[in-house]
Amino acid sequence: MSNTPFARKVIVAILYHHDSIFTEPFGYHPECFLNDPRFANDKREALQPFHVGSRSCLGRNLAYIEMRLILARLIWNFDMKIAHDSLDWYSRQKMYLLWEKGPLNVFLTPVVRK
Ligand code: HEM
Repeated sequence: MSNTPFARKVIVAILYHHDSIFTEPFGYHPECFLNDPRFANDKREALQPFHVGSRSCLGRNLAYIEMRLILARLIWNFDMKIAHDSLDWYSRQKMYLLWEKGPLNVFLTPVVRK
């Protein structure tokens, strides 16, 4: 069970929301990646958005190139200002998990009644 895709997602969700791993784990604090002393004790290596190991993301390098390109073009071409109705966007997020059920094999033996 501990290495099923479902179990990996649950473990990751718990890790990311544990205050022994991240200071203020339910807040949005991009500054924690910018040497802000408040987040000095964060265990940033725990953040693995592409997962690790043999089933980790095959598209990781492509994803990084795409994200850099899209972000660079957005910042170069537009001035951005968040809309008022989206100020609490983060706190209104919902997270769903999938439950992958394995096969349930059953033998059916006809009942012989006399
Ligand atoms: C920000 C972008 C992306 C993130 C955060 C991401 C994240 C992930 C994660 C967490 C997994 C593992 C899921 C698990 O353990 O069950 C995964 C698997 C995978 N990803 Fe991505 N991914 C991204 C983009 C991409 C792109 C652009 C591609 C391909 C063009 C891609 C292809 C794959 C494939 C093929 C797998 C399955 C690997 C396997 O099962 O062996 N991903 N991804």
